[in-house]
Amino acid sequence: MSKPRDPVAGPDSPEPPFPIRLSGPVIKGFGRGSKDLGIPTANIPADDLSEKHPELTTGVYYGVVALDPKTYHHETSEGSTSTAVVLPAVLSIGYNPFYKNTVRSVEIHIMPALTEPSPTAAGQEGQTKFNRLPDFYKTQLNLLILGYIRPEFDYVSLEALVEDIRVDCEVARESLLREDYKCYIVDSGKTSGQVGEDRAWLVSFD
Ligand SMILES: Cc1cc2nc3c(=O)[nH]c(=O)nc-3n(C[C@H](O)[C@H](O)[C@H](O)COP(=O)(O)O)c2cc1C
Ligand SMILES: Nc1ncnc2c1ncn2[C@@H]1O[C@H](COP(=O)(O)OP(=O)(O)O)[C@@H](O)[C@H]1O
Ligand SMILES: [Mg+2]
Repeated sequence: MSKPRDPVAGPDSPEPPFPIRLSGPVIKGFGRGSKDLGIPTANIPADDLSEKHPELTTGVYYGVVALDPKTYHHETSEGSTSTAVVLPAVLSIGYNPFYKNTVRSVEIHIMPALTEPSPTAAGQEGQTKFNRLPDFYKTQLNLLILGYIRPEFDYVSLEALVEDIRVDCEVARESLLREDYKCYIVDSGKTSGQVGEDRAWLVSFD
């Protein structure tokens, strides 16, 4: 048996190089996320990553995302909103060793709001149902990467890969629930300071 994983990853406040800003239009991937794994991942171009963020090693990270409200209308209990909603996310940057990709990809799985129950919590009956939104291909996506979770691995089976990604979702959620991370998701109305600046960038679209 492999040993249980830590419930949180990284320090109690983001430390350099985080937060890292990435953005791009949502593009087509290999079509495996939903079909093979039942885990949709929004892929964005990885082209300028090595130039802009050479320090960013391949691996699994957590962060926060916003989608351009001009093309993506997020449904909330109050109806559709015209300002971007900030949501927690877990992402992989790399070559997906399980699939032996030859090009690096950036793939983001968007999770439900932290105020909602987690679909990936341990001990749920049956197969894990990962979060699914209506498709938003071509929509501009802004991402703030806030912390590192683990390296990418190869796996003996698809089930083992899915189970590790389920745990990644829980680790990301617990990590983001800490005060100095939650402030990127929950709008405190604060506009000054670095957090305010990063948050303002996150929800701004041309
Ligand atoms: C949080 C997270 C962790 C992942 N970890 C790994 C990993 O360790 N090894 C791997 O081969 N792929 C990993 N993946 C990538 C999946 O294999 C990938 O999402 C899948 O191939 C879908 O690709 P597609 O978007 O091109 O369809 C991870 C994906 C996510 C969202
Ligand atoms: N929770 C979610 N996180 C990320 N993408 C999602 C989510 N729910 C739906 N999607 C949609 O699913 C697409 C990704 O599905 P996936 O099977 O990984 O296809 P692809 O291989 O084209 O990336 C995203 O581009 C997006 O439009
Ligand atoms: Mg994908």
